[in-house]
Amino acid sequence: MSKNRILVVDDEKLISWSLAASLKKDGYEVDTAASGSEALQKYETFKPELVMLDICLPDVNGLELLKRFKAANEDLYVIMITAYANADSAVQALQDGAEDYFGKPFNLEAVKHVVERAFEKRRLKKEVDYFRNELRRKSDQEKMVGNSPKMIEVFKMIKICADADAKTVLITGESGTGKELVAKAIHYHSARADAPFIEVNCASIPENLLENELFGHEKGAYTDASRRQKGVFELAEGGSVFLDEIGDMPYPMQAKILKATETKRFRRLGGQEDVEANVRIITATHQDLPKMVKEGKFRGDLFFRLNVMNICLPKLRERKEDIESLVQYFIESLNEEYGRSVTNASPETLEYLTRYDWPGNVRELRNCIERLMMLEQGKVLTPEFLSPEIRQCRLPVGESEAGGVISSDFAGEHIVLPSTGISLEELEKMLIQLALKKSGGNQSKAAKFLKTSRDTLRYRMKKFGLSDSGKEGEVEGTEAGAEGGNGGVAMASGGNGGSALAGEGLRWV
Ligand SMILES: Nc1ncnc2c1ncn2[C@@H]1O[C@H](COP(=O)(O)OP(=O)(O)OP(=O)(O)O)[C@@H](O)[C@H]1O
Repeated sequence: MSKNRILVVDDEKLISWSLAASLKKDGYEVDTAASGSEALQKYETFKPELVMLDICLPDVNGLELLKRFKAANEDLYVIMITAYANADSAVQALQDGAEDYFGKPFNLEAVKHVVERAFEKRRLKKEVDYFRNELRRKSDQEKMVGNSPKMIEVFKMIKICADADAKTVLITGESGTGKELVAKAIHYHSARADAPFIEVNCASIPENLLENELFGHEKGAYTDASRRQKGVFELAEGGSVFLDEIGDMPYPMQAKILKATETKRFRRLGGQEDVEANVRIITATHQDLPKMVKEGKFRGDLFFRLNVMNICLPKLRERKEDIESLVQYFIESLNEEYGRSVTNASPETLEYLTRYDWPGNVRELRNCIERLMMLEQGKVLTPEFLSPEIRQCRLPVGESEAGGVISSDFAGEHIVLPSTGISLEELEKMLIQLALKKSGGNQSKAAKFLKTSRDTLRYRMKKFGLSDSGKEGEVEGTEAGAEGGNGGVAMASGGNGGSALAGEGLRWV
Protein backbone atom coordinates (compact mmCIF):
# COMPACT_ATOMS: atom_id res chain seq x y z
CA MET A 1 0.00 0.00 0.00
CA SER A 2 1.57 3.36 -0.97
CA LYS A 3 1.99 5.94 1.77
CA ASN A 4 0.70 9.51 1.63
CA ARG A 5 3.54 11.91 0.76
CA ILE A 6 4.19 15.15 2.65
CA LEU A 7 6.79 17.81 1.84
CA VAL A 8 7.84 19.98 4.80
CA VAL A 9 9.22 23.36 3.71
CA ASP A 10 10.98 25.30 6.49
CA ASP A 11 14.48 26.76 6.78
CA GLU A 12 14.62 26.10 10.52
CA LYS A 13 16.30 22.70 10.56
CA LEU A 14 15.03 21.74 14.02
CA ILE A 15 11.40 22.41 13.06
CA SER A 16 11.51 20.50 9.79
CA TRP A 17 13.40 17.64 11.44
CA SER A 18 10.90 17.25 14.31
CA LEU A 19 7.89 17.53 11.98
CA ALA A 20 9.35 14.98 9.57
CA ALA A 21 10.20 12.54 12.35
CA SER A 22 6.74 12.77 13.90
CA LEU A 23 4.93 12.42 10.55
CA LYS A 24 7.06 9.46 9.51
CA LYS A 25 6.16 7.80 12.78
CA ASP A 26 2.50 8.26 11.84
CA GLY A 27 3.03 6.35 8.60
CA TYR A 28 3.57 9.15 6.09
CA GLU A 29 6.39 9.41 3.57
CA VAL A 30 8.12 12.72 4.25
CA ASP A 31 10.73 14.87 2.52
CA THR A 32 11.99 18.30 3.51
CA ALA A 33 13.13 21.50 1.76
CA ALA A 34 14.87 24.53 3.32
CA SER A 35 14.08 27.14 0.67
CA GLY A 36 11.50 28.07 -1.97
CA SER A 37 13.70 26.90 -4.86
CA GLU A 38 14.44 23.59 -3.19
CA ALA A 39 10.70 23.16 -2.48
CA LEU A 40 9.82 23.66 -6.15
CA GLN A 41 12.43 21.15 -7.19
CA LYS A 42 11.29 18.56 -4.63
CA TYR A 43 7.68 19.14 -5.66
CA GLU A 44 8.58 17.89 -9.15
CA THR A 45 10.52 14.84 -8.02
CA PHE A 46 8.83 13.80 -4.77
CA LYS A 47 5.29 14.64 -5.95
CA PRO A 48 3.78 15.31 -2.52
CA GLU A 49 0.04 15.20 -1.90
CA LEU A 50 0.37 17.70 0.93
CA VAL A 51 2.88 20.51 1.54
CA MET A 52 3.55 22.05 4.98
CA LEU A 53 4.85 25.49 4.10
CA ASP A 54 6.52 28.10 6.26
CA ILE A 55 5.51 31.65 5.40
CA CYS A 56 9.01 33.06 6.06
CA LEU A 57 11.51 31.45 3.72
CA PRO A 58 14.98 32.84 2.89
CA ASP A 59 14.47 33.25 -0.85
CA VAL A 60 10.72 33.70 -1.34
CA ASN A 61 7.59 34.62 0.58
CA GLY A 62 5.63 31.46 1.49
CA LEU A 63 2.44 33.11 0.24
CA GLU A 64 3.99 33.55 -3.22
CA LEU A 65 5.07 29.94 -3.20
CA LEU A 66 1.57 28.86 -2.19
CA LYS A 67 0.17 30.61 -5.29
CA ARG A 68 2.68 28.85 -7.51
CA PHE A 69 1.85 25.47 -6.02
CA LYS A 70 -1.88 26.02 -6.40
CA ALA A 71 -1.43 27.24 -9.99
CA ALA A 72 0.52 24.06 -10.78
CA ASN A 73 -1.91 21.72 -9.03
CA GLU A 74 -5.12 22.99 -7.55
CA ASP A 75 -5.71 19.63 -5.83
CA LEU A 76 -2.51 19.94 -3.81
CA TYR A 77 -3.21 20.47 -0.12
CA VAL A 78 -1.04 23.14 1.55
CA ILE A 79 -0.87 23.74 5.30
CA MET A 80 0.86 26.98 6.25
CA ILE A 81 3.26 27.27 9.18
CA THR A 82 3.09 30.78 10.63
CA ALA A 83 4.58 32.77 13.47
CA TYR A 84 1.89 34.01 15.88
CA ALA A 85 2.66 37.54 14.83
CA ASN A 86 1.69 36.56 11.34
CA ALA A 87 -2.06 35.93 11.76
CA ASP A 88 -2.96 38.27 8.87
CA SER A 89 -0.77 36.25 6.54
CA ALA A 90 -2.52 33.08 7.70
CA VAL A 91 -5.89 34.57 6.75
CA GLN A 92 -4.45 35.63 3.41
CA ALA A 93 -3.09 32.10 2.89
CA LEU A 94 -6.53 30.58 3.49
CA GLN A 95 -8.01 32.99 0.94
CA ASP A 96 -5.31 31.93 -1.54
CA GLY A 97 -6.22 28.28 -1.24
CA ALA A 98 -4.27 26.96 1.77
CA GLU A 99 -6.09 24.14 3.49
CA ASP A 100 -5.21 25.04 7.06
CA TYR A 101 -2.45 26.61 9.16
CA PHE A 102 -0.76 26.28 12.51
CA GLY A 103 1.51 28.62 14.42
CA LYS A 104 4.98 28.27 15.90
CA PRO A 105 5.78 27.01 18.43
CA PHE A 106 3.52 24.05 17.81
CA ASN A 107 2.32 20.96 19.54
CA LEU A 108 3.11 17.84 17.48
CA GLU A 109 -0.14 16.15 18.55
CA ALA A 110 -2.17 19.12 17.27
CA VAL A 111 -0.22 19.12 13.99
CA LYS A 112 -0.97 15.44 13.60
CA HIS A 113 -4.72 16.18 13.77
CA VAL A 114 -4.45 19.00 11.24
CA VAL A 115 -2.71 16.62 8.81
CA GLU A 116 -5.16 13.78 9.44
CA ARG A 117 -8.08 16.15 8.84
CA ALA A 118 -6.54 17.33 5.56
CA PHE A 119 -6.10 13.77 4.27
CA GLU A 120 -9.58 12.78 5.38
CA LYS A 121 -10.98 15.76 3.49
CA ARG A 122 -8.93 14.75 0.46
CA ARG A 123 -10.30 11.22 0.63
CA LEU A 124 -13.88 12.47 0.92
CA LYS A 125 -13.33 14.78 -2.04
CA LYS A 126 -12.13 11.80 -4.05
CA GLU A 127 -15.25 9.90 -3.10
CA VAL A 128 -17.49 12.80 -4.09
CA ASP A 129 -15.61 13.16 -7.40
CA TYR A 130 -16.07 9.46 -7.96
CA PHE A 131 -19.83 9.64 -7.46
CA ARG A 132 -20.07 12.72 -9.63
CA ASN A 133 -18.25 10.94 -12.45
CA GLU A 134 -20.45 7.95 -11.94
CA LEU A 135 -23.56 10.09 -12.38
CA ARG A 136 -22.08 11.65 -15.50
CA ARG A 137 -21.27 8.21 -16.88
CA LYS A 138 -24.78 7.12 -16.13
CA SER A 139 -26.30 10.00 -18.05
CA ASP A 140 -24.28 9.34 -21.19
CA GLN A 141 -24.54 5.60 -21.00
CA GLU A 142 -23.63 3.69 -24.12
CA LYS A 143 -26.42 2.15 -26.12
CA MET A 144 -26.65 -1.59 -26.73
CA VAL A 145 -27.36 -2.27 -30.36
CA GLY A 146 -28.80 -5.47 -31.79
CA ASN A 147 -32.00 -6.82 -33.32
CA SER A 148 -31.00 -10.42 -33.83
CA PRO A 149 -33.05 -13.08 -31.98
CA LYS A 150 -29.97 -13.88 -29.86
CA MET A 151 -29.60 -10.26 -28.75
CA ILE A 152 -33.33 -9.96 -28.09
CA GLU A 153 -32.94 -12.90 -25.69
CA VAL A 154 -30.07 -11.03 -24.02
CA PHE A 155 -32.17 -7.89 -23.64
CA LYS A 156 -34.99 -9.96 -22.10
CA MET A 157 -32.57 -11.44 -19.56
CA ILE A 158 -31.21 -7.99 -18.69
CA LYS A 159 -34.74 -6.83 -17.96
CA ILE A 160 -35.53 -9.92 -15.86
CA CYS A 161 -32.33 -9.49 -13.78
CA ALA A 162 -32.93 -5.76 -13.34
CA ASP A 163 -36.62 -6.02 -12.46
CA ALA A 164 -36.18 -8.95 -10.09
CA ASP A 165 -33.23 -7.25 -8.37
CA ALA A 166 -31.17 -10.45 -8.90
CA LYS A 167 -28.41 -10.40 -6.27
CA THR A 168 -25.89 -12.32 -8.37
CA VAL A 169 -25.59 -12.40 -12.13
CA LEU A 170 -22.94 -14.16 -14.19
CA ILE A 171 -22.25 -12.81 -17.67
CA THR A 172 -20.27 -15.03 -20.00
CA GLY A 173 -19.09 -14.68 -23.57
CA GLU A 174 -15.99 -14.16 -25.65
CA SER A 175 -13.92 -11.04 -25.22
CA GLY A 176 -15.47 -7.96 -26.82
CA THR A 177 -19.04 -9.30 -26.95
CA GLY A 178 -20.37 -6.59 -24.62
CA LYS A 179 -20.28 -8.15 -21.13
CA GLU A 180 -19.43 -4.86 -19.42
CA LEU A 181 -22.22 -3.12 -21.30
CA VAL A 182 -24.67 -5.76 -20.06
CA ALA A 183 -23.48 -5.34 -16.47
CA LYS A 184 -24.10 -1.58 -16.67
CA ALA A 185 -27.45 -2.09 -18.36
CA ILE A 186 -28.63 -4.36 -15.52
CA HIS A 187 -27.55 -1.81 -12.93
CA TYR A 188 -28.90 1.30 -14.62
CA HIS A 189 -32.24 -0.27 -15.48
CA SER A 190 -32.83 -1.51 -11.96
CA ALA A 191 -34.06 0.08 -8.76
CA ARG A 192 -30.40 0.39 -7.76
CA ALA A 193 -29.68 2.85 -10.57
CA ASP A 194 -29.21 5.82 -8.23
CA ALA A 195 -26.63 4.01 -6.11
CA PRO A 196 -23.07 3.39 -7.33
CA PHE A 197 -21.95 0.88 -9.94
CA ILE A 198 -18.33 -0.01 -9.18
CA GLU A 199 -16.21 -2.15 -11.43
CA VAL A 200 -13.19 -4.16 -10.31
CA ASN A 201 -11.09 -6.04 -12.83
CA CYS A 202 -9.93 -9.08 -10.90
CA ALA A 203 -7.17 -9.77 -13.43
CA SER A 204 -5.52 -6.38 -13.12
CA ILE A 205 -5.22 -6.04 -9.33
CA PRO A 206 -2.32 -7.86 -7.65
CA GLU A 207 -3.52 -10.69 -5.42
CA ASN A 208 -2.22 -9.07 -2.22
CA LEU A 209 -4.17 -5.84 -2.88
CA LEU A 210 -7.45 -7.35 -4.05
CA GLU A 211 -8.90 -8.05 -0.62
CA ASN A 212 -8.15 -4.51 0.49
CA GLU A 213 -9.71 -3.11 -2.69
CA LEU A 214 -12.88 -5.15 -2.22
CA PHE A 215 -13.38 -5.11 1.53
CA GLY A 216 -11.26 -2.18 2.81
CA HIS A 217 -9.29 -2.21 6.04
CA GLU A 218 -9.36 -1.08 9.64
CA LYS A 219 -6.90 1.43 11.03
CA GLY A 220 -3.71 -0.45 11.96
CA ALA A 221 -4.59 -3.51 9.84
CA TYR A 222 -1.02 -3.33 8.51
CA THR A 223 1.96 -1.04 8.93
CA ASP A 224 0.77 1.77 6.65
CA ALA A 225 -2.94 1.59 7.45
CA SER A 226 -3.11 4.91 9.29
CA ARG A 227 -6.92 5.09 9.11
CA ARG A 228 -9.94 2.95 8.31
CA GLN A 229 -10.67 2.74 4.60
CA LYS A 230 -13.76 1.47 2.85
CA GLY A 231 -13.55 -1.08 0.04
CA VAL A 232 -15.81 -1.24 -2.99
CA PHE A 233 -18.35 -3.47 -1.23
CA GLU A 234 -18.99 -0.57 1.16
CA LEU A 235 -18.57 2.23 -1.36
CA ALA A 236 -21.18 0.59 -3.62
CA GLU A 237 -23.72 0.40 -0.78
CA GLY A 238 -27.17 -0.07 -2.30
CA GLY A 239 -25.74 -0.46 -5.79
CA SER A 240 -23.80 -3.03 -7.80
CA VAL A 241 -20.26 -4.37 -7.70
CA PHE A 242 -19.08 -5.61 -11.09
CA LEU A 243 -16.32 -8.21 -10.76
CA ASP A 244 -14.90 -8.48 -14.27
CA GLU A 245 -12.65 -11.41 -15.20
CA ILE A 246 -13.93 -13.39 -12.20
CA GLY A 247 -12.11 -16.45 -13.59
CA ASP A 248 -8.86 -14.74 -12.56
CA MET A 249 -9.98 -14.26 -8.96
CA PRO A 250 -7.32 -15.92 -6.75
CA TYR A 251 -8.60 -19.16 -5.22
CA PRO A 252 -8.35 -18.02 -1.55
CA MET A 253 -10.32 -14.86 -2.34
CA GLN A 254 -13.08 -16.92 -3.94
CA ALA A 255 -14.09 -18.20 -0.49
CA LYS A 256 -14.52 -14.61 0.75
CA ILE A 257 -16.63 -13.68 -2.26
CA LEU A 258 -18.74 -16.78 -1.64
CA LYS A 259 -19.31 -15.69 1.94
CA ALA A 260 -20.23 -12.17 0.85
CA THR A 261 -22.75 -13.48 -1.68
CA GLU A 262 -24.27 -16.02 0.69
CA THR A 263 -24.43 -14.10 3.95
CA LYS A 264 -24.44 -10.55 2.56
CA ARG A 265 -21.68 -9.80 5.04
CA PHE A 266 -17.95 -9.32 4.81
CA ARG A 267 -15.07 -8.29 7.04
CA ARG A 268 -12.63 -5.44 6.53
CA LEU A 269 -8.93 -6.39 6.65
CA GLY A 270 -7.90 -6.38 10.29
CA GLY A 271 -11.55 -6.11 11.35
CA GLN A 272 -13.16 -8.00 14.23
CA GLU A 273 -16.75 -7.65 13.12
CA ASP A 274 -18.68 -8.33 9.96
CA VAL A 275 -20.08 -5.48 7.92
CA GLU A 276 -23.36 -5.73 6.05
CA ALA A 277 -23.10 -5.77 2.25
CA ASN A 278 -26.18 -4.48 0.47
CA VAL A 279 -24.87 -4.87 -3.05
CA ARG A 280 -25.72 -6.80 -6.17
CA ILE A 281 -22.74 -8.78 -7.40
CA ILE A 282 -22.42 -8.95 -11.16
CA THR A 283 -19.57 -11.10 -12.46
CA ALA A 284 -18.22 -11.66 -15.94
CA THR A 285 -15.72 -13.89 -17.63
CA HIS A 286 -14.65 -15.08 -21.06
CA GLN A 287 -13.30 -18.27 -19.48
CA ASP A 288 -14.96 -21.66 -19.26
CA LEU A 289 -15.84 -21.72 -15.55
CA PRO A 290 -17.33 -25.27 -15.45
CA LYS A 291 -14.05 -26.51 -16.97
CA MET A 292 -12.08 -24.53 -14.42
CA VAL A 293 -14.20 -26.09 -11.67
CA LYS A 294 -13.35 -29.56 -12.99
CA GLU A 295 -9.68 -28.65 -13.08
CA GLY A 296 -9.84 -27.39 -9.49
CA LYS A 297 -9.05 -23.81 -10.52
CA PHE A 298 -12.41 -22.32 -9.55
CA ARG A 299 -14.58 -23.18 -6.57
CA GLY A 300 -17.63 -25.18 -7.58
CA ASP A 301 -19.75 -23.73 -4.77
CA LEU A 302 -18.96 -20.19 -5.90
CA PHE A 303 -19.69 -21.04 -9.53
CA PHE A 304 -23.13 -22.43 -8.63
CA ARG A 305 -23.83 -19.41 -6.48
CA LEU A 306 -22.87 -16.93 -9.21
CA ASN A 307 -24.53 -18.89 -11.96
CA VAL A 308 -28.07 -18.50 -10.58
CA MET A 309 -28.75 -16.00 -13.34
CA ASN A 310 -26.52 -16.45 -16.37
CA ILE A 311 -26.48 -14.22 -19.42
CA CYS A 312 -24.44 -15.69 -22.23
CA LEU A 313 -23.46 -13.20 -24.90
CA PRO A 314 -23.45 -14.50 -28.46
CA LYS A 315 -20.36 -14.15 -30.62
CA LEU A 316 -20.72 -11.51 -33.30
CA ARG A 317 -20.18 -14.17 -36.01
CA GLU A 318 -23.33 -15.89 -34.75
CA ARG A 319 -25.46 -12.79 -35.25
CA LYS A 320 -24.15 -11.22 -38.40
CA GLU A 321 -27.53 -9.62 -39.02
CA ASP A 322 -26.57 -7.09 -36.31
CA ILE A 323 -23.45 -5.92 -38.13
CA GLU A 324 -25.11 -3.29 -40.29
CA SER A 325 -26.87 -1.55 -37.40
CA LEU A 326 -23.71 -1.74 -35.26
CA VAL A 327 -21.69 -0.15 -38.08
CA GLN A 328 -24.21 2.68 -38.41
CA TYR A 329 -24.26 3.16 -34.63
CA PHE A 330 -20.45 3.37 -34.45
CA ILE A 331 -20.32 5.80 -37.40
CA GLU A 332 -22.76 8.09 -35.61
CA SER A 333 -21.04 7.96 -32.22
CA LEU A 334 -17.58 8.37 -33.77
CA ASN A 335 -18.85 11.31 -35.85
CA GLU A 336 -19.65 13.00 -32.56
CA GLU A 337 -16.35 12.06 -30.97
CA TYR A 338 -14.19 13.22 -33.88
CA GLY A 339 -16.40 16.00 -35.29
CA ARG A 340 -16.82 14.12 -38.59
CA SER A 341 -19.83 13.84 -40.86
CA VAL A 342 -19.55 10.37 -42.36
CA THR A 343 -22.98 9.20 -43.49
CA ASN A 344 -22.65 5.43 -43.94
CA ALA A 345 -20.58 2.48 -45.13
CA SER A 346 -20.90 1.56 -48.81
CA PRO A 347 -22.79 -1.65 -49.65
CA GLU A 348 -19.50 -3.22 -50.78
CA THR A 349 -17.84 -2.36 -47.45
CA LEU A 350 -20.80 -3.83 -45.58
CA GLU A 351 -20.49 -7.00 -47.60
CA TYR A 352 -16.85 -7.39 -46.56
CA LEU A 353 -17.72 -6.65 -42.95
CA THR A 354 -20.51 -9.18 -42.96
CA ARG A 355 -18.37 -11.94 -44.42
CA TYR A 356 -15.57 -11.49 -41.90
CA ASP A 357 -15.88 -13.52 -38.70
CA TRP A 358 -14.77 -10.99 -36.06
CA PRO A 359 -12.73 -13.04 -33.58
CA GLY A 360 -12.50 -9.89 -31.42
CA ASN A 361 -16.28 -9.46 -31.67
CA VAL A 362 -17.97 -6.05 -31.35
CA ARG A 363 -14.82 -4.42 -29.97
CA GLU A 364 -12.92 -5.39 -33.11
CA LEU A 365 -15.77 -4.09 -35.30
CA ARG A 366 -15.75 -0.77 -33.46
CA ASN A 367 -11.98 -0.45 -33.84
CA CYS A 368 -12.28 -1.27 -37.52
CA ILE A 369 -14.88 1.49 -38.08
CA GLU A 370 -12.75 3.93 -36.09
CA ARG A 371 -9.77 3.11 -38.33
CA LEU A 372 -11.84 3.58 -41.50
CA MET A 373 -13.12 6.92 -40.24
CA MET A 374 -9.57 8.09 -39.53
CA LEU A 375 -8.33 7.16 -42.99
CA GLU A 376 -11.37 7.86 -45.13
CA GLN A 377 -11.62 11.43 -46.38
CA GLY A 378 -15.08 11.18 -47.94
CA LYS A 379 -18.49 10.82 -46.36
CA VAL A 380 -18.95 7.15 -47.22
CA LEU A 381 -16.73 4.38 -45.86
CA THR A 382 -15.30 2.50 -48.84
CA PRO A 383 -13.40 -0.82 -48.67
CA GLU A 384 -10.11 0.92 -49.60
CA PHE A 385 -8.75 1.01 -46.06
CA LEU A 386 -10.05 -2.33 -44.80
CA SER A 387 -7.37 -4.58 -43.35
CA PRO A 388 -6.09 -7.44 -45.55
CA GLU A 389 -7.80 -10.05 -43.33
CA ILE A 390 -11.17 -8.45 -43.90
CA ARG A 391 -10.56 -7.90 -47.60
CA GLN A 392 -9.88 -11.60 -48.02
CA CYS A 393 -13.39 -12.31 -46.93
CA ARG A 394 -15.36 -11.16 -49.88
CA LEU A 395 -14.20 -12.55 -53.15
CA PRO A 396 -16.55 -12.19 -56.08
CA VAL A 397 -16.65 -14.90 -58.70
CA GLY A 398 -13.86 -14.19 -61.17
CA GLU A 399 -10.45 -12.84 -60.28
CA SER A 400 -9.31 -13.00 -56.64
CA GLU A 401 -7.34 -10.15 -55.14
CA ALA A 402 -4.21 -12.28 -55.21
CA GLY A 403 -4.80 -12.97 -58.90
CA GLY A 404 -6.22 -16.48 -58.37
CA VAL A 405 -9.31 -17.74 -60.09
CA ILE A 406 -12.39 -18.17 -57.95
CA SER A 407 -15.00 -20.74 -58.67
CA SER A 408 -18.60 -20.19 -57.90
CA ASP A 409 -20.19 -21.39 -54.69
CA PHE A 410 -19.47 -24.96 -53.63
CA ALA A 411 -21.96 -25.93 -50.97
CA GLY A 412 -21.92 -22.42 -49.56
CA GLU A 413 -18.13 -22.03 -49.70
CA HIS A 414 -16.03 -20.19 -52.26
CA ILE A 415 -13.04 -22.03 -53.61
CA VAL A 416 -10.03 -19.98 -54.60
CA LEU A 417 -7.74 -21.59 -57.11
CA PRO A 418 -4.15 -20.33 -57.28
CA SER A 419 -3.33 -18.44 -60.47
CA THR A 420 -0.27 -20.67 -60.88
CA GLY A 421 -2.53 -23.68 -61.44
CA ILE A 422 -3.63 -26.69 -59.41
CA SER A 423 -3.37 -30.42 -59.91
CA LEU A 424 -6.55 -32.46 -60.20
CA GLU A 425 -5.38 -34.56 -57.26
CA GLU A 426 -5.08 -31.54 -54.99
CA LEU A 427 -8.47 -30.34 -56.07
CA GLU A 428 -9.97 -33.77 -55.41
CA LYS A 429 -8.43 -33.95 -51.95
CA MET A 430 -9.79 -30.54 -51.12
CA LEU A 431 -13.29 -31.42 -52.28
CA ILE A 432 -13.24 -34.55 -50.12
CA GLN A 433 -12.21 -32.53 -47.11
CA LEU A 434 -14.83 -29.93 -47.84
CA ALA A 435 -17.53 -32.60 -48.18
CA LEU A 436 -16.43 -34.19 -44.89
CA LYS A 437 -16.56 -30.83 -43.23
CA LYS A 438 -20.02 -30.14 -44.62
CA SER A 439 -21.24 -33.52 -43.42
CA GLY A 440 -19.79 -33.00 -39.97
CA GLY A 441 -17.40 -35.90 -40.51
CA ASN A 442 -20.13 -38.32 -41.55
CA GLN A 443 -18.53 -40.36 -44.35
CA SER A 444 -21.79 -41.74 -45.75
CA LYS A 445 -23.22 -38.27 -46.11
CA ALA A 446 -19.97 -36.95 -47.58
CA ALA A 447 -19.91 -39.80 -50.11
CA LYS A 448 -23.52 -39.10 -51.06
CA PHE A 449 -22.72 -35.43 -51.51
CA LEU A 450 -19.83 -36.31 -53.82
CA LYS A 451 -22.09 -38.76 -55.64
CA THR A 452 -19.77 -41.66 -54.98
CA SER A 453 -19.76 -44.75 -52.76
CA ARG A 454 -18.56 -44.79 -49.17
CA ASP A 455 -15.87 -47.31 -50.11
CA THR A 456 -14.54 -45.10 -52.87
CA LEU A 457 -14.48 -42.19 -50.49
CA ARG A 458 -12.61 -44.20 -47.86
CA TYR A 459 -10.14 -45.42 -50.49
CA ARG A 460 -9.41 -41.88 -51.57
CA MET A 461 -9.18 -40.58 -48.01
CA LYS A 462 -6.52 -43.19 -47.38
CA LYS A 463 -4.74 -42.29 -50.59
CA PHE A 464 -4.59 -38.63 -49.55
CA GLY A 465 -3.49 -39.47 -46.02
CA LEU A 466 -6.72 -38.27 -44.48
CA SER A 467 -7.71 -39.82 -41.18
CA ASP A 468 -10.44 -42.45 -40.89
CA SER A 469 -12.80 -40.37 -38.83
CA GLY A 470 -12.68 -37.68 -41.44
CA LYS A 471 -13.26 -35.00 -38.87
CA GLU A 472 -11.73 -31.73 -39.95
CA GLY A 473 -9.37 -31.35 -36.98
CA GLU A 474 -8.03 -34.88 -37.47
CA VAL A 475 -7.39 -34.54 -41.14
CA GLU A 476 -3.69 -34.82 -41.64
CA GLY A 477 -1.90 -31.67 -42.72
CA THR A 478 -5.08 -29.68 -43.20
CA GLU A 479 -5.25 -27.54 -40.10
CA ALA A 480 -7.08 -24.33 -40.87
CA GLY A 481 -4.67 -21.85 -42.39
CA ALA A 482 -1.76 -24.30 -42.54
CA GLU A 483 0.21 -24.90 -45.68
CA GLY A 484 -0.57 -28.32 -47.06
CA GLY A 485 2.38 -30.64 -47.40
CA ASN A 486 1.79 -31.28 -51.07
CA GLY A 487 2.04 -28.45 -53.49
CA GLY A 488 1.39 -25.45 -51.22
CA VAL A 489 -2.32 -26.00 -50.86
CA ALA A 490 -3.56 -23.56 -48.23
CA MET A 491 -6.94 -24.02 -46.67
CA ALA A 492 -9.13 -22.35 -44.14
CA SER A 493 -12.49 -23.48 -42.94
CA GLY A 494 -15.35 -21.37 -44.18
CA GLY A 495 -16.67 -21.44 -40.63
CA ASN A 496 -14.04 -19.24 -39.16
CA GLY A 497 -13.40 -17.11 -42.18
CA GLY A 498 -10.34 -16.87 -44.31
CA SER A 499 -8.49 -14.67 -41.84
CA ALA A 500 -5.81 -17.23 -41.19
CA LEU A 501 -4.90 -17.47 -44.84
CA ALA A 502 -1.64 -16.08 -46.05
CA GLY A 503 -0.18 -16.04 -49.51
CA GLU A 504 -1.71 -17.56 -52.57
CA GLY A 505 -2.94 -21.08 -52.83
CA LEU A 506 -6.00 -23.20 -53.12
CA ARG A 507 -8.34 -22.25 -50.38
CA TRP A 508 -11.89 -21.86 -49.24
CA VAL A 509 -13.19 -18.56 -48.13
N1 LIG B 1 -24.40 -4.59 -28.48
C1 LIG B 1 -23.51 -3.60 -28.49
N2 LIG B 1 -23.89 -2.39 -28.94
C2 LIG B 1 -23.00 -1.37 -29.00
N3 LIG B 1 -21.73 -1.46 -28.62
C3 LIG B 1 -21.30 -2.64 -28.16
C4 LIG B 1 -22.16 -3.77 -28.06
N4 LIG B 1 -21.46 -4.80 -27.56
C5 LIG B 1 -20.22 -4.35 -27.33
N5 LIG B 1 -20.11 -3.05 -27.69
C6 LIG B 1 -18.90 -2.23 -27.63
O1 LIG B 1 -17.79 -3.11 -27.83
C7 LIG B 1 -16.72 -2.80 -26.96
C8 LIG B 1 -16.41 -4.00 -26.06
O2 LIG B 1 -17.50 -4.21 -25.18
P1 LIG B 1 -17.30 -4.72 -23.68
O3 LIG B 1 -16.11 -4.05 -23.06
O4 LIG B 1 -18.60 -4.59 -22.98
O5 LIG B 1 -16.94 -6.23 -23.97
P2 LIG B 1 -16.51 -7.37 -22.95
O6 LIG B 1 -17.24 -8.59 -23.36
O7 LIG B 1 -16.71 -6.88 -21.55
O8 LIG B 1 -14.97 -7.53 -23.27
P3 LIG B 1 -13.80 -8.13 -22.34
O9 LIG B 1 -14.16 -9.56 -22.02
O10 LIG B 1 -12.59 -8.05 -23.21
O11 LIG B 1 -13.72 -7.25 -21.13
C9 LIG B 1 -17.14 -1.57 -26.19
O12 LIG B 1 -16.69 -0.43 -26.89
C10 LIG B 1 -18.66 -1.62 -26.24
O13 LIG B 1 -19.22 -0.36 -26.13
